[in-house]
Amino acid sequence: MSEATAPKIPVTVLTGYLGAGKTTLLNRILSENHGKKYAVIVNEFGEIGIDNDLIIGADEEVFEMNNGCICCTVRGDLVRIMDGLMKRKGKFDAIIVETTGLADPAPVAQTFFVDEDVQKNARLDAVVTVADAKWLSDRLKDAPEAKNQIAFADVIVLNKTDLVNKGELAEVEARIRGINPYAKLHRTERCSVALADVLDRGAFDLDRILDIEPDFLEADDHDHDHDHHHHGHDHHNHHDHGHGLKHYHDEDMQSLALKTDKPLDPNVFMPWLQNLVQIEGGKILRSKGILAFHDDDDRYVFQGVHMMLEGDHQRKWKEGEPRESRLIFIGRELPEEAIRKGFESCIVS
Ligand SMILES: Nc1nc2c(ncn2[C@@H]2O[C@H](COP(=O)(O)OP(=O)(O)OP(=O)(O)O)[C@@H](O)[C@H]2O)c(=O)[nH]1
Repeated sequence: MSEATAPKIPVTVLTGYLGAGKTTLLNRILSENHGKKYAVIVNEFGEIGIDNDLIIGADEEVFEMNNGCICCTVRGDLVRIMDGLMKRKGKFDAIIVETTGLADPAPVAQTFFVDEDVQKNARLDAVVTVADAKWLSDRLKDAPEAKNQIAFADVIVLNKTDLVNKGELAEVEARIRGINPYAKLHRTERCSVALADVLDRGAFDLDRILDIEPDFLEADDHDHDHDHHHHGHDHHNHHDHGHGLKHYHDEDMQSLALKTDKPLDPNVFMPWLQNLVQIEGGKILRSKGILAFHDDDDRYVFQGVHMMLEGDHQRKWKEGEPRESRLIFIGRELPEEAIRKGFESCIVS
């Protein structure tokens, strides 16, 4: 499925609930002395775009999508804008899509999985979510979009840390980890984060995912974090169902991590995974995994957004590297037992 063609333009999807600090982060990126040229696509909710006027920097070109709800129109709109941008390829080093605070990042991410023309020229680099340390906990209770944005994130910028005390910060961080234990998290004031921490992450890059994040899928480490470093935070509603399923009682978003050191049968695994995301894709927001197949010297890596999957053989397993298969699913009401049983049936006995 991989193509050896000209380098694709990296696309960063910037999300976060209303007022979290997306524009602040965008301005920071654009005004830093990076010597790069970014194209910015802004999605506006409603008729009049004002964000455009708030974005500084003369060198950048800003494209607005004004057609209302991103969930309904994003693919067509985004594809059209991307097509236009690609005709001027070479002019941009990277593209940043700033979504409205009310947007679900899934349709944006899916555009890069499904549209062939877009796929040819651009690659989804990472979903970066700005979270408001002061208000996120409240929004997680009443706004499904806020939760989706956290669940989807590869990088979380936990912003406005100046507005909360230490205990509150630990609490909101624990809630984030309850939804998404895998994203890289940075605590910031005014989104002050190094560019390298948000751009060119390769989070969706099948070839790079592990080289950048060697502890990708090591959910257990985060758990330790919670247990040992965040003294004083309230654990009463935190459940760890062992073996990687995590969620809060008042939150329906979960993540499930699976692991085995026994080889998988590709002829059983692939149809199982396809079938699983076909049937449960509405509930599964994100999936990714590194797989060790029976009789196969290459690592196989896959990425999924809802029911869309892409995967490829990546590189040879290294000498002495444990041939482990690791998968994660992030979503709502995950059928945990069925997934576990299905996964186990793919193991070569
Ligand atoms: N106290 C405090 N205020 C911040 C911080 N970061 C951003 N703000 C302020 O929060 C407000 C919202 O920031 P924006 O960057 O516009 O947020 P946004 O996510 O783009 O907002 P929408 O476009 O409405 O979704 C602005 O007034 C910022 O100046 C921070 O770390 N601390």
